[in-house]
Amino acid sequence: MVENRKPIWIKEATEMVMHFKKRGSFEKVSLDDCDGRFLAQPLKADHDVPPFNRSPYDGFALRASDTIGASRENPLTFEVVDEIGAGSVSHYELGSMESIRIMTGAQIPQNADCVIMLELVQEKKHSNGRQYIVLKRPLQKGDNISFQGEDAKLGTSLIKQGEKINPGVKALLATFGYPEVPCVKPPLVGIITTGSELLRPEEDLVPGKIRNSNGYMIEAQIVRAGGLYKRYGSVADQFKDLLSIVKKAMTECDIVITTGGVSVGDYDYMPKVYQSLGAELLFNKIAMRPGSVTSCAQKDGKLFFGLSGNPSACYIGFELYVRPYIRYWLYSSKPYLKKITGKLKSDFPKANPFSRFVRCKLSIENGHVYANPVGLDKSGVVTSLAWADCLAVLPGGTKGFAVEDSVEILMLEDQEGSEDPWIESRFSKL
Ligand SMILES: Nc1nc2c(c(=O)[nH]1)N[C@H]1C(S)=C(S)[C@@H](COP(=O)(O)OP(=O)(O)OC[C@H]3O[C@@H](n4cnc5c(N)ncnc54)[C@H](O)[C@@H]3O)O[C@H]1N2
Ligand code: MOO
Ligand SMILES: [Mg+2]
Repeated sequence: MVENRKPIWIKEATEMVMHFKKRGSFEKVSLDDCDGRFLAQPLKADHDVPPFNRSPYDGFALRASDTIGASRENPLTFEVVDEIGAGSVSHYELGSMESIRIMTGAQIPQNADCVIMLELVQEKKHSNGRQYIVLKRPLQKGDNISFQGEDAKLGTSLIKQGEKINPGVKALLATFGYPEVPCVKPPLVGIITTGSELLRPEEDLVPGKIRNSNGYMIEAQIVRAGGLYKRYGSVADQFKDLLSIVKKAMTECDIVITTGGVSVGDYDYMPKVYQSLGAELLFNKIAMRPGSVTSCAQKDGKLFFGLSGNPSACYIGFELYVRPYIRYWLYSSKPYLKKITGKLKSDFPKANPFSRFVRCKLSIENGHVYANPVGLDKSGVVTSLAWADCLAVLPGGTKGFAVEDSVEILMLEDQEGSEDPWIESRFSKL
C-alpha cells in the first residue's frame, strides 16, 4: 500500500524549520575578500567623516569677514599667501585680505572660513612676483566648505550586524580602517543529487537519461543566500550508496540538502535514509505547489532538507525553507524572501487547493507592479527558472485568479529580505 501523506501548512513547515535556527560563529576576513559576506558586528563611526573641514572645490580659502562689500563695482583684492593640494596642510595663519590657493579635498586652513571657486576670481601676478586674486562678490562664513562630520558623526551607527557587504558597505569598512573585517562564518551546506537517470553536464544524452541541473542550481542558490557548499556528487537510486554519502555529508556539513527521491516511488529512498539515520522527520508533505514533497528531518539539531527532484519544486523548496535558515545563520534580521504587492499579468483560471508559487518576471507599467508568469507552470520545468525573478503567490482555495488581481510577490534576487515569511492568511481544511 502506498503511503498517504498528510500535508501541513506552509506556516507550520516554516516554523518547524526555524525552530532549529542557529547563528553562525565569527571569523576575520581580509577586506579584499569580504564582498558578499555578512557583517558579524554593527559598524559604528569611530571618527567623524570627513575627519576635518575640507574644500569641495579647487579655489581659494578666505575669511568671509574680509569679503564684505565686494561687488562688480567694488572688486576686492586678496594676496595669495600659500597653496595646498589634497593631503597637504597649510600652517599659515591668514591675515587681513589674504587667501590661500586650495584644491578639492584639502583641509581648510585654520582661520579660513569659506572658499571661492577658481572660475569666480580673477588671478593677477604682480611685477614683484606676488600673486593676487580679485573678488567681485561677498562670501558667507561656511560657503563652500565640507564640514567635519557632515557625512557621519563620531558614534553614529551606520550598518547593522548581519547586513550583506555590498560595494558601499565595503567603502565604509575601508573608511573606518578595517583591513580585516569581522564576518559571520557561513554554514557549509552539503549537496547530494539523487537519481539513476542523471548525467554530468559533459556527458552526451542517451535514452532515458537527463543531465543533472538541480545540483548546479542549488549550489547557485546557496551562494546567493550567503552559504558555502560542498558537492557530494550524484548518487544513483541505491539505498546503501545514498545512506553512506548522506552520513558522510552529515559529519562534514552544517546542513545537508538532497534533491530527488523523496516521494512515494519505488526508488525514492530518502524516507528510508532518514529512518536509518535515526533522524526525526519534521514533514514530508506541504500544502504548496510546486514543492509539495519538500521534506525535512533533523538529527541532533542538524537539518536534512529533502528537496524534490523536479527542478521548479526543488528551487522553490530551497527559497522558502533553506534560504531563511541560512540567512538567519548569517545574523539577518530579515531572513525571508522580500514580499511586495502587485498585479497578475495574466489569468490563472484553475483553482488550486494548495497555494501556488508561480514563476514570474517583474515589470512596472504605468506605475503599477506586475508579475508576468513565465514559461510552463509545471514542477518538472527548468526553463522558467532562468526567466523568473520573482514568485507570485496564489493562495490555495476554491477560486482561480484573473489578470489585474492583486497578488503578493516574493522577490528572488533581492538582498534585503522580509522579517516575516509568506504564510497562509486563511486556513481551510487540509
Ligand atoms: N504517486 C505519486 N507520484 C508522485 C507524487 C505523489 O504525490 N504521488 N508527487 C509528485 C510530485 S508533486 C513531485 S514534485 C515528484 C517528486 O519526486 P521526487 O522528489 O521523489 O524526485 P524524483 O522522483 O527523484 O525525480 C522527479 C523528477 O525530477 C527529475 N530530477 C531528479 N533529479 C534531478 C536533477 N538533479 N536535475 C534535473 N532533474 C532531476 C527526475 O528525472 C524526475 O523527472 O513526484 C511526483 N510523483
Ligand atoms: O512537489 Mo510537486 O512539485 O508539488 O509538483
Ligand atoms: Mg520520485
